[in-house]
Amino acid sequence: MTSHLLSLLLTATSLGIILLLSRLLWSYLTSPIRDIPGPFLAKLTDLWRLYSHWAGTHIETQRKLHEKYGSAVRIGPNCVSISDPSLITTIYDTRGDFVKSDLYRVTDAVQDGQTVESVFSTRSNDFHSKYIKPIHKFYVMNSILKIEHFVDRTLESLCEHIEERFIERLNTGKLFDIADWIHLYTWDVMSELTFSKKMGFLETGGDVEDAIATNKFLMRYFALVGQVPTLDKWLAKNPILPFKLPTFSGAASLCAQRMFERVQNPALATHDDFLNRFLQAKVDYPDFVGDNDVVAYLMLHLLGGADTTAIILNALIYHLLRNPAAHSRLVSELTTARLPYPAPYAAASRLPYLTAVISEAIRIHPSIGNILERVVPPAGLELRDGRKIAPGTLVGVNAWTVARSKEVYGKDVDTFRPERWLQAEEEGVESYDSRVKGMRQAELAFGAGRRACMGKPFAMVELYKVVATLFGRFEIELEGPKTEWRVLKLFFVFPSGIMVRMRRAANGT
Ligand code: HEM
Repeated sequence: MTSHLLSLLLTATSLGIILLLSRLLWSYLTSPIRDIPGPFLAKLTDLWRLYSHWAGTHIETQRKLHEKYGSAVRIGPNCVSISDPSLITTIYDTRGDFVKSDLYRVTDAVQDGQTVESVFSTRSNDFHSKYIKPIHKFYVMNSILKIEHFVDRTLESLCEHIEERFIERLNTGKLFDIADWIHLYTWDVMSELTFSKKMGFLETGGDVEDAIATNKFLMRYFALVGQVPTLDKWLAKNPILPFKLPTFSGAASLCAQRMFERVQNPALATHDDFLNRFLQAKVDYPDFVGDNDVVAYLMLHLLGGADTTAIILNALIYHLLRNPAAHSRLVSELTTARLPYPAPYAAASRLPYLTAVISEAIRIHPSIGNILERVVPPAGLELRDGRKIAPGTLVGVNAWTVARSKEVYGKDVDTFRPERWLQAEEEGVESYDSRVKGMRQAELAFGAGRRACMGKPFAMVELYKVVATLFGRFEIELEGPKTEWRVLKLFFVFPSGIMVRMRRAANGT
């Protein structure tokens, strides 16, 4: 009896495997994108790219594949990675013809049994237009500059903590990982601007309420499960899963809790913070902005703004410290500028070398390491060489790939060289302008087109202020000239292990 059952089971399993393999082979042979080259396994199953994200090799793998196969590479049975910068404005156009793919569904939260989309995750242009309208005005530069003094407050606190813990008295010359402190700072800034309350990352000198650790987990989850989004239904969005994953819904609960506290006690707002602004959006647009939407706005703001800015800041610090010539050129520009500290954005953003350093950091180390996936619309996508990508195919560009385009940035794409953003001595104005225009057009670190980053003005304000303040006020040196950092490649590409010693600069006030 048992052996009969066993043989039945074996036959059923073998049949299942044969059916699965036949299905894979059939879709391989009949795929409308079968002429797009790529690794054999990638053409058969999305598990191939899931594995490369799991191993953290997706960025290098995609780069190497583009070197081998050209500007279009098949990285999944229905997914093509594009590295041609001239297609950025097509795939990420301002009309939103190429809608976001199901990858983004993974970041939807579930609140009271309901799926909550956000302006980041939605696949619908109508939803996006509708829900962005009530909040767009809060993210424009004029509005951000009105709250610059709150950034000052947290930046001042970062400097004080660094001085107390690593510079003054017994702590003089103490070695520390500046990446950790930048990370704590960006989380405190975002919590202060969002909830009028620093969550106390700098004060504690570590994570608070597991926010940073949870976001890292979410970025790993998003990077992996996003490659096979149906898995999300069986994992994070599975109500009967016997164990709890720290999901996007967990972050949503924290934001919901803060929102209800505020509704009960409006005096908790010490300034016109983002929670107040989002609650006002609910008053202004009562027909469609409800509590769940305020939570979605809050989540996006908090989860999208802290890690991303910390990543660029840390990449900038590391690369600058590894490049003594660029480092001393920046310090000398700051010394001459004699800015007050914390540095005001208006003055810092006028400094040409600082601007070049920031542009180069954004180029060499974009915060996001995945392709930004979109769905090819009914009209299809035509490549530069005339090949066509069929409607319904998932396509996308990885900011890391285009930022290393030799055609656009020159041969030394792997070198941190801020000078590439400045006019060379022998270069005429016209050719400089057209070179910079080309470099700007190939930038994808903040996304592009209709779904580009809304928080870019705020991120830029922070980048200018923090870099000018730290490098103007302190002397910073790496533990050793060849100190290597660590880089954790998830959906975000997190640097760590930037071991430095700091001193007050002779003229830093
Ligand atoms: C250096 C810092 C930052 C980087 C590199 C960055 C990058 C990005 C990218 C690449 C996207 C588009 C993603 C896609 O197409 O899939 C995006 C979207 C978004 N980001 Fe940022 N971001 C940064 C900072 C911020 C900040 C500080 C905020 C909030 C204050 C923010 C809010 C948003 C929002 C709301 C969206 C969704 C926009 C939409 O779909 O309409 N970001 N960001």
